[in-house]
Amino acid sequence: RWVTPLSEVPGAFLHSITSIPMRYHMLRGQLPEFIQKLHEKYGPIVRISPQRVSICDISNVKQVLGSHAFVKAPSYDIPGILEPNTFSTRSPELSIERRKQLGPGFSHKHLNSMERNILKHGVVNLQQKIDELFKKTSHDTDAVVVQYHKWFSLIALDTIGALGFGQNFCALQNEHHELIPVLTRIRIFNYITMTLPWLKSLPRLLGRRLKPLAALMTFSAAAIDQRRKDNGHPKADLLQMMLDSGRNDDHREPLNDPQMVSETILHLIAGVDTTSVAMTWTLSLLLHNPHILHRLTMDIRQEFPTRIITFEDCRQRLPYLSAVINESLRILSPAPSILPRIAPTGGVRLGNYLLPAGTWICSSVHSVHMNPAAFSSPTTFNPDRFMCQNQERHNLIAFATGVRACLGRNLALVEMHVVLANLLRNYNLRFPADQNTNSSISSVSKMDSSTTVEFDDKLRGAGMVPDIPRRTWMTMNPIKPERDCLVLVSRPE
Ligand code: HEM
Repeated sequence: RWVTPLSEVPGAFLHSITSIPMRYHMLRGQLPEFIQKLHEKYGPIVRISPQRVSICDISNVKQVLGSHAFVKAPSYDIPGILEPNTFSTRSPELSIERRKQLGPGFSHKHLNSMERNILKHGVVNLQQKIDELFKKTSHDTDAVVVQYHKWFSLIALDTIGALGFGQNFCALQNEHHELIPVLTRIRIFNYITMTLPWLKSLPRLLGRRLKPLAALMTFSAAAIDQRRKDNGHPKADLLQMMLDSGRNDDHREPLNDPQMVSETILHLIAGVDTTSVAMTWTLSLLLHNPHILHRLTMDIRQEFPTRIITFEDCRQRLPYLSAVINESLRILSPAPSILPRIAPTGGVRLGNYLLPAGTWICSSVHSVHMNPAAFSSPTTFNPDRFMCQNQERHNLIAFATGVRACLGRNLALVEMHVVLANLLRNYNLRFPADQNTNSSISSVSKMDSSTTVEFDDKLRGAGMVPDIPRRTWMTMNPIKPERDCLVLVSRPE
């Protein structure tokens, strides 16, 4: 408590002698909120456990995340049955190599060739599904209620199924897929053992953790084998890109089978939950702020009255959609992680404090986004902040930043843009009349967004964040989506 240079860092006495409060809040799924309260009380650098500090000053965060000198913390280690992958590796050399091998697959150029698949699963199939529901309803009700959190998860799974495994998972069509419970179990076990690492030494628990992972490995190995057999018909997807890596380029090593298995599993774990929950929060924010939903819907319908909207369309002609998505990623970040990195040999000076070698330096995504020095009026949902060329847009770290920033960022953004643009263009969306949300919805929120309404000028541009109960276990999910994530879908007149 007293002899380490860390004793200079502000924070509660209790947190300097034990990590129990931090782990308790991690298990409750409230770590980002817990850390944010500490930053509000103690400032931009705060001690959160004997070994850990959290930072929320954007220049400090960019310094730490910007270089391989600060390696990932041991909490990223994955079970030995799986090869280290792009996300889990703590080795700078392996990270650089893997990003060279896989990075081109996530480039805009490669994503263009994969967009047909994204449009099929996120737009065409969704439209078919909603139209099927319309057919089943009686004629006097021209609207259907959809649990959008579930549907977005199914769409994200189908998309990764197509791009990462070359398969049609039909998850949206069947409203289920065998991988869903497997992925949930892996996510929860990973999170629990990350929070309480000593549990890893309990053989029974380890066995239960490894079983779903082993199932996923078999599934993934089978997909790779199948693609080799289909070799005559190479496809433009992530799986093919992995199989081709290093074939024609002397600067890149080819990936072996265990490495490919680990990377495909990573695509599922890193790509499904994050993207789907990002779409969930964006739609929740829109439904709770009908003046913003109205402005965005009108914008989309005026620009694209008929044909399917592609990502290039969005990039060129729908800047407000991008602003809404960015603001949603800021205010309700899907992965509000703490991105722990280790202070290098010799330590590092951040602000007024010298952090000795070995200190866990955590960059809190949520606290950076709530820092008034990085974003003005940070608790207000205000997409307009991303409509102008100011510094704020460079402070968004929902996909992290620096040398280990999210590799799938472009894919996630393409998916979010095309799904939301086409959904809002094709349908009117609003709260179901009888929805029993626990949120503080004002009468304004319940207005029908499909009609032209004169909005209070004070409300124009800015809005509020729905008070939907949520929990962060790796990703931030609504606790009761069956109650809080319902939308009434109808066809425009
Ligand atoms: C809205 C969706 C997404 C969000 C908010 C998100 C967020 C993040 C964040 C915050 C990190 C840094 C984590 C850390 O250092 O602890 C990360 C890393 C990563 N993400 Fe994403 N992600 C998203 C979608 C995806 C998708 C679709 C994929 C791939 C299919 C993906 C693949 C990765 C990989 C491979 C890394 C590790 C990069 C490295 O360490 O070099 N992500 N993501």
